[in-house]
Amino acid sequence: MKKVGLFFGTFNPIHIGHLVIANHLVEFSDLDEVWFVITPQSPFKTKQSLLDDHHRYQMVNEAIQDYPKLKPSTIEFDLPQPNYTVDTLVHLEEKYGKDHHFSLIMGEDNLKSFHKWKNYEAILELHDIYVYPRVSHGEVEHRFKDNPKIIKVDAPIMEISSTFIRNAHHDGKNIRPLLPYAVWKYMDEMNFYR
Ligand SMILES: Nc1ncnc2c1ncn2[C@@H]1O[C@H](COP(=O)(O)OP(=O)(O)OP(=O)(O)O)[C@@H](O)[C@H]1O
Ligand SMILES: O=C(O)c1ccc[n+]([C@@H]2O[C@H](COP(=O)([O-])O)[C@@H](O)[C@H]2O)c1
Repeated sequence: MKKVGLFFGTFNPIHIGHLVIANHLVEFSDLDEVWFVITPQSPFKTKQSLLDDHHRYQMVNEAIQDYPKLKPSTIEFDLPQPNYTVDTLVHLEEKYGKDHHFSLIMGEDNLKSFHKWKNYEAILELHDIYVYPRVSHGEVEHRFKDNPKIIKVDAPIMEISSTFIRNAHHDGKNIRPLLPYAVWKYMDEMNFYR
C-alpha cells in the first residue's frame, strides 16, 4: 500500500513555497509520495487571471522533474466545477484505492476554514490530514484540535503566494528566486501574467 499525500491547489503558478512543503512531507513524514492535484476551479476563488489548466499542469511538471516522489494529478480536469475535494477523493479512491492510501496536505490557514468545505466530516472520516504551519489570522475550530486524524507537521514557513508572484511579475519586478528555474522560463517565454 503506497501512502500518498494530496496537495490540492490552483498552482497559478506553482512556486518554491509549494515545493518546499511537498518535499518536506516526502522526506520527513511517513508519506511515500505527494501528488499535486491541479484544481481547475477552487470553490472559494474566482477564475480571474487563472491560466488554462494545461499551462498550470505544465508548470507543475517542470517544477517536479527532478523529484521522483512528487507527481502531478489531472484527476479534476474532467470533473464538474467548482471542484469539491470530497468528490475528487471518491474518484481517486475508485481509480487507485486498491493499492494507494490517500491523505490530505493542508496549511493551518486552510484548516481554519475547513468547516466550510463541502462534506468536511466525510473527508475527515476517511482520510488523515497533514497540517503544516502557516502565518494567518483566526483560530483553528475546537473540533479540529486534538483530533487524531489531524497530524501536525513541522515544515518550514515560506510566506509567498502565487498572487504576489503574478502581481510583481506584472509590475516588471524580478521574481526569479521564487520559482523553480524551469517554471520561471516557461512563464517568461509564454508571456504569462504580463
Ligand atoms: N508559501 C506557501 N507555503 C505553504 N503553503 C502554501 C504557500 N502558498 C500557498 N500554499 C498552499 O498551497 C495550496 C495551493 O496553493 P494555491 O495554488 O492556491 O497557491 P497560492 O499561492 O495561495 O495562490 P493564490 O495566491 O493564487 O491564491 C493551498 O492550500 C495554499 O494554502
Ligand atoms: O471541497 C471544498 O469545499 C473546498 C473548499 C476550498 C478549497 N478546497 C481545495 O483546497 C485547495 C486550496 O484552496 P485555496 O482556496 O487555498 O486555493 C483548492 O484548490 C481546492 O482543491 C476545497
